[in-house]
Formats: sequence, C-alpha cells, structure tokens
Amino acid sequence: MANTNGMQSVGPEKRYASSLPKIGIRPVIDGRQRGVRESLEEQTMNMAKAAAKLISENVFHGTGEPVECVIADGTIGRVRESADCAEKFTKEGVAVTLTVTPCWCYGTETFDMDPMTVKGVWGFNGTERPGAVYLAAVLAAHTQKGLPAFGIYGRDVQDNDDTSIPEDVAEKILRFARAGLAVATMRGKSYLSIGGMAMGIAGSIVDQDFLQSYLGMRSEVVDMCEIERRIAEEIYDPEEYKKAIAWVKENCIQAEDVANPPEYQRSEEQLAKDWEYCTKMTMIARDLMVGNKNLEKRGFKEEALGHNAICAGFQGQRQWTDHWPNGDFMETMLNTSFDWNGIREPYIMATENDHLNGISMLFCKLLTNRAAIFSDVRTYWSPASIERVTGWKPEGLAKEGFIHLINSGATTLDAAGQMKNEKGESEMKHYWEITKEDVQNTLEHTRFSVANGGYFRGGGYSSTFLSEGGMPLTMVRINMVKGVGPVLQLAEGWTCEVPENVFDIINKRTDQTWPTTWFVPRTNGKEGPFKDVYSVMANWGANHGALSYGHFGADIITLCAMLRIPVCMHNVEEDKIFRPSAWSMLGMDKEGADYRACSTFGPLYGKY
Ligand SMILES: C[C@H](O)[C@@H](O)[C@@H](O)C(=O)CO
Ligand SMILES: [Mn+2]
Repeated sequence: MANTNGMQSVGPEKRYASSLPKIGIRPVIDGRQRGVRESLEEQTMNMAKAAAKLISENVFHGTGEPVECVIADGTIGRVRESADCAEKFTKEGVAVTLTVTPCWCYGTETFDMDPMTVKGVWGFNGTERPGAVYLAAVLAAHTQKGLPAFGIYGRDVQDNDDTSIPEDVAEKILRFARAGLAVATMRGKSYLSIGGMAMGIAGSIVDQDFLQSYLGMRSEVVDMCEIERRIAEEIYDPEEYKKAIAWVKENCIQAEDVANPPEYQRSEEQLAKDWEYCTKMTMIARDLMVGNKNLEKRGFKEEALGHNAICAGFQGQRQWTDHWPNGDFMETMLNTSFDWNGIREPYIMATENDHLNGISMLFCKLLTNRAAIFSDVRTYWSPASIERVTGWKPEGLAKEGFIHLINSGATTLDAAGQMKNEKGESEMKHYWEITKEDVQNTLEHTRFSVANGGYFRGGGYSSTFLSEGGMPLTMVRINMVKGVGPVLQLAEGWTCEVPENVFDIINKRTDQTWPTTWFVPRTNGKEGPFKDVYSVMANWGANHGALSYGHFGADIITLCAMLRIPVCMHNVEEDKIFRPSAWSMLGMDKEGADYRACSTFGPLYGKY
C-alpha cells in the first residue's frame, strides 16, 4: 500500500536563472488631440485591461503561477510613446506583446518593432472608429518589415461601449499567449545532454545549431561518467537520499522478474543495490539539470549550480547500460509530477538522448503545463492482426486498430491515467491539481520491473503500467530534414481500452516490463497520412513520439509558426489553425505557405 501521507504539493519552484517571462499589452490610439484621441482613451485602455485580465486568469507558467501582464503606462499614439513602452517592457522582462486598439492609428509609428518579441494585434470589430483598418495596416507593416505578427479580429461587430471579449477573440488571444509564453520560456535555457548518441538513433545527434537558432537555447554536455563520479564521491544531498530511498522502498513496487532467464537474474542483494543506485541517479540528474543549493553547503559549489536545463536527455545505451543500471527509473521519476519530495512540476528528460523527442516533449509540457510522455512508436496492430492473434474483434475506438506506444521504461507515471478529475475521468493533471489519492492510485497501479538483461546488462528498473483508455492525447515529433531543417508532425487522438486478456497476449509478445499506451489517432478516411491508423504509423518520421494530455495541436501549430518550424502533418481542423498574417500572403495552400514563410523569415535567433 503506497504511503503518500506526506505527499503535499511542493508548490512553485524557482529552477532557472531567468525570471518568469511577462506579456506586454500595448493600447494604441489615434494620436490626434483636440477631441479624437481624448474620445478614445477610455475605450482603448479598457481593451488593454480586459486583455490583461483574460490572459492572467487563464494562462499559467509551468510553476502554476499566473502569467503577469504589463500594460503600457498610457496609450500609444506616436512613436515616442512606442519607444517609452518598449523601454518599460524591456525593463519588465516582457517577451510577448499584444497590441490592442478600437481605432485608426499610425502603423509603423505605433507598432512593436522589437525583433525579439512575439507579436499579436487585436483590432476591435466596431465601426464607430476604423479599428480593423488599423489592424490590416499594421499587419501589412509587420509583413513588409519582416516582423510577422498575429492578427486578431472578432467575427461580430461590437458596440463601442462593449468591453467584453468575444469568444472567438478570446480563443485566439489565449492561443497566442500560451504559445508566445512557450517561446519566451525556452529562450536562454539549456538542453543538457548526458552522454552522446545512442545506438545510431539520429535524434540523439544533438544539433546544437537547431537548439540555438530556432529555440534560443544553449546546449550543455556532460559525460555519463559524471553520474558515476557523483555517486562514488557522494556529491548529492545525503539527507534527501535517506528520505528518497525510504520512499522508494515503500512506494515503488517491484514486479516479479518474468523477463529474465536464470543467467540474467540478479541477486536480492544486487537488486537492492540497483534501487539505491537508480535513486541516486535520479537525484543527480535533477541536480545536473537545475542545480541544488544543498550541495553548496557540502562544499560542492560548482555542482550546486547545475546547467539551467529545461530539457535533458540521457544516452544510456549502450556503453552505460552495458555496465550500470539503465536510466529508466531516473527518466520516469523526473518526467513524473511527483517524487519523494512531494507533488511538483514535472521535468523533461528524453530517453536515449533523443533531443528531437525531448524538445517535442518540452513543447507539449510548455503548452499544457502537464507531464509529457516519451514513447517508442512500436507497432501498428490492424484489426485483422488483433483478431488473428488474440481472437478479439476490435470495436469502439479500437475498431481501426491501434498503435502500441511503449518505451524501454521511461514514461511518466502520469500516463497511467490513475489521476482522476472531478468527473472521475482519467486525466494527466496540472501538478497543482494532483491529489495524494492520485499519487497513491498511480503508484498502486504501477510496477517496476527488473530490466531485461539482454538489453540492459547493468540492470535497472522499468516502469510497468497500462494507460487507462479514453484519455485525449496529442502526439508530436520534430524531425530534421537535410537542407530544410526542423519540421514537426502531430496527431491528436485518444488512448483506447482493450480487454485484459488481449493486452496480456500482446504484452507477452513484446517487452512486458515496459509501460504500454494504446493510441488511436483521429483519422479522416481521405488519402494522406490520416486516412487510417495505419497511415499515421506509416508516416511517423522517427522511432519516438512525445505526447501529453488533451488535443492541443492548434497550439502546437501556432507555436511552430512563431519558431518558424514548418508543420508537415497534422489532423487539426482548418479553422483552428492560427498563424501570423504574413503566412496568408504566401499562398492559399496552408502547408505550402507555412514552408515558404518559415524559410523566408527564418529562425528567430539567427541563421541556421
Ligand atoms: C531496449 C532497446 O534497445 C530499446 O532501447 C530500443 O527498442 C529503442 O527504444 C529504440 O528507440
Ligand atoms: Mn527508444
């Protein structure tokens, strides 16, 4: 029985050097005094206050803290006021700006010209004043000057004393804010590569130029021996370790070893040592990512600093795992929204140092503020194969077959679907909504299996669970194309339930020590990658996929446009696609225009 009595929320942690990015609201106005400007001051500032309230009440940092909106000191009518606003926003750490107006203003005098901010403009749909005319004019300026901006314009006309924000406007403002915040949060952080390339997996050829030019991220690299060094020299917090290993022994249920033939079976004594080692690996990997001030007290000032890493990858295979315990427990626990310290914001750590999947996980987490799943995209099970092998004719969500998502152990425990929302549905929750019952249920439905000694000669513990059906998930992957650069693909879908015996038969054909998620993407029957479930698998660009809870493909598309990463495959409804206005200047074929725009404007942080 899991003992989660002490399981409280750790609350917001300051993990990184930079402060939380803010969103700036720019109320722009017609600068003509003697009546025009004065008549518009209140309405214009009210739009800014309404937008700030909408964003702060609905958009949160990964810490769970609401996003702070900074409104310019006054309305912006002429270029001096633009410059004063830019000065203020720089001091305040504003990285995303939303310009709002109900009237005509002077485009290039009042627009945000800071090349580093992510920009949006909301033009009030009211006809007393030409708000939409300004919107079109200023978006033209943004396009002409190579500073793409998102245009927001409500479908229905509003009265000029209406301070409400229509639903369609709110949806775009919030999508823009979530994606803009993700861009800003990655900026200046590190990807920490622990080790190098794993088993010829191209995604683990860490492309430092991609991380720098497209995401504004540093690449930090440590050799895997750093983990062994810190364990051997006890460069970790011994007090925390005592608490950790006690918690692990009490809450991480070890499964009977059914995977290993006698020659790979590990003694009880060795297994106990492996648990100790894996627990230390987890603490040390976290310290490597974000530092640990408790190390400083023990004289390890340098190690206490960490690498300011918002995302990390562990090579593991093969050299490390041919001798030491694998990284499965470490990766699982860091990707999970709780550990021995309590319920907390999940980290992002990629298996096999697949940084393209790690960054895909990061996109998922930044947009949803939920844990992210790392999986091998392992097998497409057709209805015919399911029936031939198990005797079950798949029905319901599984009737077209399903994709077997499984990983050599490291999948966030949040993916087990044992956290329940107020409707009793399985949900990978925001960490600040997780209860200790959620934790208890998750641990009780998870086993930790001794690693397959054929693959992992050094042992280790893989998380073993079956995801509950019925959870909406979005699967994402960044792929690198020679001569083009990064492209992204995504598939919205659901986890699906299969009868226990069906799972058992299939599971026994695969690596039954690993976690399983049965995934069914939304398909449309039309020629192309979403024709059917098989087509999604056949068009998936690599061996891994990153997922999180919900259908957030539209947010991913907006984020990619901000980052100038073209989207090559998605199943998001056309009317949900929200990109900068410049994209529609590059053709009516949305995918082609996306590629043209990304190539024309290029990555945010310099030539790739
Ligand atoms: C244990 C195996 O080598 C796994 O690591 C392998 O199937 C992969 O995960 C490849 O991505
Ligand atoms: Mn893999």
